[in-house]
This record gives sequence, structure tokens and C-alpha cells, in this order.
Amino acid sequence: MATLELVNLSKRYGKKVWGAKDVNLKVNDGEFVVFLGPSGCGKTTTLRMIAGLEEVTEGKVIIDGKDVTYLEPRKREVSMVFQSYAVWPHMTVYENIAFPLKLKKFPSEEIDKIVREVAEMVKIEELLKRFPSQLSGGQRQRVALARALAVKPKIFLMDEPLSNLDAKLRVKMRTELKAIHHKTGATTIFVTHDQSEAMSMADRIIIMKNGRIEQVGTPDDVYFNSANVFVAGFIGTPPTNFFEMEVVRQSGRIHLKNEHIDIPLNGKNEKIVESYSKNKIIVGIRPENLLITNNKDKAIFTEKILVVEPQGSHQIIAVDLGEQIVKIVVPAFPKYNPDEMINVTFDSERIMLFDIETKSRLEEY
Ligand SMILES: Nc1ncnc2c1ncn2[C@@H]1O[C@H](COP(=O)(O)OP(=O)(O)OP(=O)(O)O)[C@@H](O)[C@H]1O
Repeated sequence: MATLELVNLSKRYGKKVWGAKDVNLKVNDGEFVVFLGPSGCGKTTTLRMIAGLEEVTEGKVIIDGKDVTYLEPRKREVSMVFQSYAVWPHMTVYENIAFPLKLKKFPSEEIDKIVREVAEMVKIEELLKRFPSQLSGGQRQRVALARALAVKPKIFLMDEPLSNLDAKLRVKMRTELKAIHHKTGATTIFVTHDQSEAMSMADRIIIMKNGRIEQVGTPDDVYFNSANVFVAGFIGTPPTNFFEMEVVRQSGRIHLKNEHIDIPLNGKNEKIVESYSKNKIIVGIRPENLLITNNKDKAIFTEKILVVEPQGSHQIIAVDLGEQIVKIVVPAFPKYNPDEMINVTFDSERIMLFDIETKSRLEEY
């Protein structure tokens, strides 16, 4: 087990493309950290630099206080699990797990003990004599996990390890991986582009875009205190509704208005906008923070329902506000129908205000 520190870590491909740029991060001993972001944001590049599989252009990788930036991969005491499993097809499950230990010249009795221990941990004790071709995708991924666990690395690196599995198995493996992490307490860096995977597994999430870190925080931090428009839009399903609004001072109160919506501000939100000098602002409201009300006076807009998407536990209501589809999440009951008129209000504690130019959150988070 170990700590990890990345200092201004950067990777340039060719002359212009920065795969990762100025990545600064401290990972605590035993922490489960997830790199999350859209395709091409630099997650894999960063992970590979930590593993030593990618040459660093600038910056440092520090494991347990020791600068390993130029140390070869096998001397870093990290284990990597890939999306493609990378188990050896000509070896049995037992041999796959045992092989790295043999290379390290462990005595065969100890190898046997470790193989059985990790096989039990990932629930493949029954499969030790089989070859990978006789296993399902999920079982093969467990073998890759067991092999990585067996060498007791200082740090576990996982690059989208669940993305080749079907949706149901992914969700199951998430829970199991989290339980394994709980048991081993190994410092883990996990890469994914799936936000619900990140939210459900991470102690902290590192959200990346264009090679840079946009926000570092717990799942609650990045969801409730999103640092900017990108993070607020990336985290959450359905995504946050964004509105470009004008700041209007009207009979002693501040309103945020556009053609369809009128939001009167009070309390904390009014204070934030009082010290904001521009006349346009971006408002972000998550679908569950828009509320349907019978009181028309409280409505920030009144509109016809376009579509209702039943989800069992809740309903997603879509409303067409002049070329912008607004999504609202409401409980499963009462049932709503298309063409029904609804008055929509909002949870004033939960709206997010962003600078129209910098797109950053306009409050302390
Ligand atoms: N070998 C390479 N040569 C040139 N550019 C590269 C190379 N590898 C990655 N890149 C570029 O670096 C950027 C970051 O890529 P990276 O693979 O780290 O993204 P990612 O977040 O892991 O994406 P994905 O989720 O699609 O795997 C991208 O713009 C990518 O095109």
C-alpha cells in the first residue's frame, strides 16, 4: 500500500497534442480514486505515465515519497488491469495467476497459498484448472484481477476494466470490486468514462477534459458542488438543464430572466448575483430540482408536457421551451401525460450559477 503524488504531470504527443497537461494530484494510502471524463480527455495517458508505460514529457510521478518518473515499470510495484483482460490463453487460470509470482522467484508453496487466497477473493476457486477460452468475459476479467492482486502491488491501476462486460455484469462487478478494495485496502486508480461507475465506486473522482483536471472531489462534491458548466453537465443523468439568463433588477429584487423563464432570487443566490458585474449568467438546474406545483404564482414557467418517460421508480418529463428540451425528474406517482399543462418551480437551495464567460461556478464550493 502506498501514496501517490503527481506533480505537473504532462505528456505531449508530437509537437502539439497534449495528452495530459499539468496534472497535480495527491492520492492517500488506501484511497480509491477514479479518473473520469469523455473519450480523449487524457485518462489513459495519465494512468500509463503512473505505470511507467508512457514516457513523461514534464512533471513527476512520486510513489510513497519516492520519485519514480524514470523508473522502469516492473520496479514501480504497481499492477495494471486492462479493459482487454490480457490473460495468457495457453495457461490455465492457476498458471495465469501464478506466473508473475514465479518470475519473482516465490517458493511454490507460497505461490500455491497466494493463488488460492486471491482466487477465493474474486470467486474463481472452482475455475483454476480451466483455460481462458473456457471462461466467460466476466470470469476472464476476474482472472486478470486475481493476477494483479496476487503480486500485492503498492498501487492498483485499472483502465476501464469493466467495459467489455455486459451491463448487468458490470454493475455486479462494481460492487465486488468495491468489496475487494475494502478487504485489501490497496491504493487504487481506476479509469472510466462511465459516470455512474465512478460515482458508485470512488472515494474521490478526478474529472478531466482536454488533458486537464476540471475538478477533484468526492462523488457528492462533484454532483452538488460542480466547479463549472462542464462538470455540472457531465455528471448526472439526465444531465443538468442549463439556461442563459439576463440579470434583471426589478422593484428591489434580482430576477434571472429569459424568453420563457423568470426566476426571482433570494437569500444566498441573490447575494451571489449582487456581487456579479455582468448582465448575463448561466443557470444550471438538475432535473430533480425542478418541481411541479399547483401554485401558478410560484412557477418559473408554465408549459405543456412534450413527452413522459416512465422509469419505474420515477418519471422523466420533457418540456419543449422554444427549441430547448428541459428535463424534469418527478416521483412515479401521480402519473403525468403528454400535452398536460404544468407549472414548474425549483429548489432554490440547489440551483447552480455560472459566470457567462469563464463558465465557472459563482460561489464557494
Ligand atoms: N500515441 C498517441 N499519439 C498521438 N496522440 C495520442 C496518442 N495516445 C493518445 N493520444 C491523444 O492524447 C489525448 C488523450 O488520450 P487518452 O487515450 O489518454 O484519452 P482517454 O481519456 O483515455 O480516452 P478514452 O476514454 O477514449 O480511452 C487524445 O487527444 C488522444 O488522441
